[in-house]
This record gives sequence, structure tokens and C-alpha cells, in this order.
Amino acid sequence: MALVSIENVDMRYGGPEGTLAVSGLDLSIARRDFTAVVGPSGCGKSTLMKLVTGLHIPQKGAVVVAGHEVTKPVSIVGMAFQNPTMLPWRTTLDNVLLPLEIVEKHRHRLRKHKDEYVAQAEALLETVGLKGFGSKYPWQLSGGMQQRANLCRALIHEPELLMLDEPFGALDAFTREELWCVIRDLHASRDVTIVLVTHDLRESVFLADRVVVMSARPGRVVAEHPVPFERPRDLEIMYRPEFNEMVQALHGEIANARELA
Ligand SMILES: Nc1ncnc2c1ncn2[C@@H]1O[C@H](COP(=O)(O)OP(=O)(O)OP(=O)(O)O)[C@@H](O)[C@H]1O
Repeated sequence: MALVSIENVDMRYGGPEGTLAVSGLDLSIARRDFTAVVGPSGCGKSTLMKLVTGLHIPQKGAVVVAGHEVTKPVSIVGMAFQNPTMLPWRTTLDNVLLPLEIVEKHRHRLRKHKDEYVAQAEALLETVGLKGFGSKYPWQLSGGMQQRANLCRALIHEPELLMLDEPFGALDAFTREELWCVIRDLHASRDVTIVLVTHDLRESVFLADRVVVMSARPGRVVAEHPVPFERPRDLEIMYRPEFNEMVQALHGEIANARELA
């Protein structure tokens, strides 16, 4: 059974006369899969993320996550967005621990087992190359470091599903590539399903098992492309002609989707 199933979903903002963001949206995501979602600007990619996480409930159709229809925010999901929005008055470690104060299952255990959770947060920070930075405040970290910490925060409650909405958009090219490798390794080493929304087609092909292309608004899925490159992948793969052919083909599809709008 799919971990996520989006079935013929319509989502309109601002009442009956408002903007129809997605229409007839269908998508199925298998456990452990890494899916990238690409498409023209404003096609409803972030809307898709919010539908899966239960931040929006569709007017038509259904979103089913782990066998349950989504009717409220889903706790098995971790989310990371473009802007890390760390709380400036909390240390990096305390920012990473924040979801545990919210997710019910952990909230009850947190007080008694604080040491265990702190150790877990420190281990995560180490995985993303931030060993020893837990006591710093977010404003003492670079943008790339904040985004790394943000990933830890999205993972601390051990979500089955990690939703990443343009998480590397604001970073320089080198930092972005470094973080691609962090995500690649997280996916390889953990039992996690990942959905990544991105404008960066190289990022989508480097990281994903499958690239889903959306139409211009109202968004729906117009194509799904399995990524044929073997894993583990390293950054050199981007120099391969087949890699660039796939990126160019996706680019052409999105340009067409824009024109049809
Ligand atoms: N709260 C809202 N109220 C009204 N319209 C909205 C709202 N949120 C999104 N929209 C509109 O719905 C459409 C889809 O928005 P969404 O943010 O999902 O697109 P996107 O593909 O993520 O965009 P981008 O690629 O530019 O980040 C857009 O046209 C947007 O203007």
C-alpha cells in the first residue's frame, strides 16, 4: 500500500470564487521512495505539500497518509521549508528539540527522558556536520548551517515522511550541493520517505527516484519520470550526458506546461 495517496483532489483558496490552485490532482507515493515535484511557478507545488501534511484540507477528493484520510495536521511528517525560521532566543539544540514539545507521543516522554532526546539531537547534528554547534544560537550560524539544523529539526521525531519545500533555494551553489549529499545520505541510511519540491531540475534528478511534473495552475500531475541512475550517486554524475539529457527533457516539459497555461 502507498504511504501517500492523493486522489482526484481540488483545492481552491479564498472561497467558491477564489483561486483554483490544484484540480484533479492524483499522486501515489510508495514507502521509502524519494519523489521530486517540479513544475512552473504557481502550479500548486506548495499546495500539494500542505495537503499531504494536513495544513490544508481539499474541497474535493481525498488525501490518505499511512492508511488514514488526512483531516488535520499529520504527526508522522517532518517538514522543512526554504526559510529555516529558527527561534532566535533558543539555542540550535533547543530549536532541534522543538517538535518534541508539540508531537504528543514525545511530549509526554520528553521531561523524563530529556537526556535521551538531547543525545539523539546531538547525533543528528553530527550527521549533518554540525557537531558541537548545538549550544550556538541560530543567528550565530551561516545560512547553510541553519538549513542543516532545520533538517535535524524536521527529523527529530523520526518522521516516516519528510516533506522538503525548496529547502536549498536560498543557498549558494556549493552549499546547496553539500546539502544534497546530506539528504542523499539521510535517505540511504534511514527508513524515510521523502517528497522534495524544487525549481532546480538538477537537484531533482540527482536526489530523486522519480520526478513528478505538474501542469501550470490549476496544477495536476502531467508526467512521472523514474530516474534511471544507480545509487549511491555522487556529484560527478552531473557531468554525465544522460544526466544532462534528462534535465533538459524536464526543462522542455515545464516550458511546454507554462505555454499551455
Ligand atoms: N493562501 C492563498 N490564497 C490565495 N491564493 C493562494 C494562496 N496560496 C497559494 N495561492 C495561489 O495558488 C496557486 C498555487 O500556489 P502554490 O504556492 O501552491 O504554488 P507553487 O507551485 O508552490 O508556487 P512557486 O513555484 O511560485 O513557489 C498560486 O497561483 C498562488 O498564488
